[in-house]
Amino acid sequence: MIRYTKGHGAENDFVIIEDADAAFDPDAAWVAAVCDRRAGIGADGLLRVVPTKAVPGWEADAARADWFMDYRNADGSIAQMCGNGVRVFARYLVEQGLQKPGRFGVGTRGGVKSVLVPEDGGDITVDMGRAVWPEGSAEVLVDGEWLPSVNVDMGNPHAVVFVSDVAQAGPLTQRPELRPAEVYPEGVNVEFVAALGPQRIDMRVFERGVGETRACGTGACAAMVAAARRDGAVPGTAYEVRLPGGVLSIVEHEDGGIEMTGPAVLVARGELLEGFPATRG
Ligand SMILES: N[C@@H](CCC[C@H](N)C(=O)O)C(=O)O
Repeated sequence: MIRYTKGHGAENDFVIIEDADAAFDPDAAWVAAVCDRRAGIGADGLLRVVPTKAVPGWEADAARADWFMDYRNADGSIAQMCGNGVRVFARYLVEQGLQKPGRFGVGTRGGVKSVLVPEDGGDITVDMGRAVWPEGSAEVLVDGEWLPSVNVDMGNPHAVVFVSDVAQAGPLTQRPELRPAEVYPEGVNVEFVAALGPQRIDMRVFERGVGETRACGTGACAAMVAAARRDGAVPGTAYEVRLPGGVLSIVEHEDGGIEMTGPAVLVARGELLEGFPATRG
């Protein structure tokens, strides 16, 4: 029997499955079935909680992080990092007594992330590392017009496009069109960003492997650093990133390190019935 917990960070939602024995390796179809909002639990992604020492290729990180966030997108694809997911993951570890509140490391495919979980259950801060600015330029089709995008790598790839109003992105029921496609051989998350005022930006996102989500933590960091460069902001300036599902506070320090603070909430626990996923009703 498989037990799960459901949680979200700014309404970017996840099914969490603890796998202390590292005995469970779901394939893409299984993950997609769990994340299906009609035939499954429903989520933007899955977080498998597994000891870092048991994850092939990441064993060395066990010295800095007891637990590894094995993140999967809703379509079953694997991504390097998930900023909202890592806060929800940290909340889970503390609520389950697997970590004490305070500062600790979480293993991810984007490297170990240091998280700070306050005792009082308040917002969680994550050291997201530095942004990388890949070579090459691209354009995104927005409301019939090709607009330049800024490429930012936060462990996973992002294309940030500035618009005057995030409504310009339209219904976002389909992946936005990008050119040239070769710039993103592994796909990309696309952020639509509009200035709201000094150090305040609005953002919508179309996530690789998911679709439009209510928030994206790595995307919010990419949007923040792109906006800060555009604004000529001095290092250490905090930005408020407003998303459909909530608000994230993000700061880029002098050394380039980015810190993100935001909510992480666990909402339900349950178990999948024997035989899930059923192929017929
Ligand atoms: N929602 C996440 C990002 C999840 C991964 C992304 N869809 C990708 O494929 O890179 C976040 O909060 O950062």
